[in-house]
Amino acid sequence: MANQYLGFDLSTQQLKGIIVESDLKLLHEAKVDFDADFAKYGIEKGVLTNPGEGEVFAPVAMWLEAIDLVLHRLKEQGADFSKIRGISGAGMQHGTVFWSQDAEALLGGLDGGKSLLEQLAGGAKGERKGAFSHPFSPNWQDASTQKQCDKFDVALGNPESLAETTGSKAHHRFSGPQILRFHQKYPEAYKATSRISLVSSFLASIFLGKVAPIDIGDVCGANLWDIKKGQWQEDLLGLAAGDEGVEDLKSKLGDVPQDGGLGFGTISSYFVKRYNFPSETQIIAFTGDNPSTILALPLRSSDAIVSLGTSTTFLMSTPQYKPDPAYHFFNHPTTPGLYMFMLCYKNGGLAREHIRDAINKQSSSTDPKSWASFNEAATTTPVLGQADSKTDPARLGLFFPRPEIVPNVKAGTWRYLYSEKKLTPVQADDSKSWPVLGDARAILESQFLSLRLRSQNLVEKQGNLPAQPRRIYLVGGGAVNPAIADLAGQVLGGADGVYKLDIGGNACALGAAYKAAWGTGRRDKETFEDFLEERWNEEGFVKRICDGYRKGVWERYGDALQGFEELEKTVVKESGEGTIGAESKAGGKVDG
Ligand SMILES: Nc1ncnc2c1ncn2[C@@H]1O[C@H](COP(=O)(O)OP(=O)(O)O)[C@@H](O)[C@H]1O
Ligand SMILES: O=C(CO)[C@@H](O)[C@H](O)COP(=O)(O)O
Repeated sequence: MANQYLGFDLSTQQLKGIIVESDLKLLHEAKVDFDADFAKYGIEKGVLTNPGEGEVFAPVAMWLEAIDLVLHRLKEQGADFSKIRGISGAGMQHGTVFWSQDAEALLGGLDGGKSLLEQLAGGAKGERKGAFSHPFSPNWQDASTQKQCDKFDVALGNPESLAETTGSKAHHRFSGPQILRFHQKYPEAYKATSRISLVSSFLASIFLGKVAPIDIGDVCGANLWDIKKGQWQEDLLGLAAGDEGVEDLKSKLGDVPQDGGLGFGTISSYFVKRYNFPSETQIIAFTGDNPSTILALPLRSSDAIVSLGTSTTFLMSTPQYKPDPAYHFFNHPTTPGLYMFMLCYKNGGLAREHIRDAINKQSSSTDPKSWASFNEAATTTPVLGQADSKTDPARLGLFFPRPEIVPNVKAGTWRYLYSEKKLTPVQADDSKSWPVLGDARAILESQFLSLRLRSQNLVEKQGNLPAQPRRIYLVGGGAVNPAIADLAGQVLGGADGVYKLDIGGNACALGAAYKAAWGTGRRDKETFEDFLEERWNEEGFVKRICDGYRKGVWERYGDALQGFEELEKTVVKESGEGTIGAESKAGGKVDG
């Protein structure tokens, strides 16, 4: 009987589960879509918001329901859980889950005849004890922690030293500033918290039947972990812990094992009874969604992944540790000595949808969610919106329907004409200088120029071609869109082309399933890279979608980078405080 492995991805809008065989071929996949399946929680795009305070959060009870539902859906598709040998998973990064004093007892005593929701969520009126000291998990889109970030940024001297130590300067969504705010806003709930999990270790805990350790890759998204020393940074813990003390917070967070392939133990009897998993199924460390995504592909030097989900993230695996306040470094989720380089934008998929919807409205498209008009506009508009590159100004824009991380500005839309090194703003109603259709290409150019600007020092020369990515791999919901792929290649290059995964499934959940297979079955000292290489089937697993580097076009985007950088500086300056790539109290001039 062939062994099978299960991987999960608990992301902003969905919970996905997939099963692979030992040869890593995909067997089954199922998903729960939070908005479609759980409208009763009042969520939109997977989250609840409190705009007055910049809060974005998700109900933990909804995730409990989603776990039972996704397993049910996998079973409906014919999945046979009795073949599963190992489980791992990924959670959207930075979110925290606060466990109550009863959590361990409730997790350890689950009855396979009842749902997770019934047994762990607690009664709405407190009539039943629950496993959580707070019903919500702050989401990565949260922007409520500027005051706390200001404290973190100076805790080790300045943002540069915080980035040097923890891999990132302070960010609104990072767990350290979030824990500090939680502590200040809900002191009683903080006291009543026995353990704090990240979204990834929360999901692992459910499957393990006890609170699981935080993962060595995902822990770097907290501004609390000293990457070089491989331990909690006590000054930062002290800041987040306040008068409750460092030791108390340390015990809430728990120890972090250095081995990303570690088996935490066998599966909770709940899943054995309810779903027929073998009782010896191993639970392998769950990591963040981005660290998990880089495990879905055998990345080589200068390869880049662009993840087009709710967020846009740009990921590379590198032996170089070159932290800077403008971006993030994390421990690699499986391999000591390697790091994950990351850029993360809040305005990814939803910002593109915004423009798609405006274009569809104007063209009275029959299907308001169709990408056809957006794609046509993006691919028929000339490079940088210049019909004649010698006489026409370049059209450069920033499109942020939500407050952005890179650069740190409040929500807004900015459109500028750029010529002879000068930027001239375009008014919102000036459709002559900037037609609505021009936004389709402009948003894609803008998103990819931002990635190119910040990653140019990490890529190497490719043969006779200038320094650029070797391959661009597109993953996430937007990866199916050919116009987005085309623009990614035009702006970013990619000597070997633009690729996407061709095995169905979702890269992040696949990475988790691969990690489950490696962690469960690895031979002595077998690295994840060797394990993947041995099973990798280039023809069967990835597909080349289009050219990357195009001579002449790539160079024109290179020339536009200076204008794009100026545009960002102008917007950040207009918006108040803050530096490029950093958090600020900025208030943006909203043109659109
Ligand atoms: N054909 C398409 N073209 C462009 N974007 C798409 C397409 N299909 C889905 N998407 C985008 O994918 C996003 C969801 O991606 P996904 O990776 O599943 O999200 P997450 O993991 O963040 O929940 C949606 O916000 C949507 O904008
Ligand atoms: O905050 C980050 C990374 O720092 C985000 O990438 C989240 O991890 C959520 O990702 P998606 O839901 O878009 O997959």
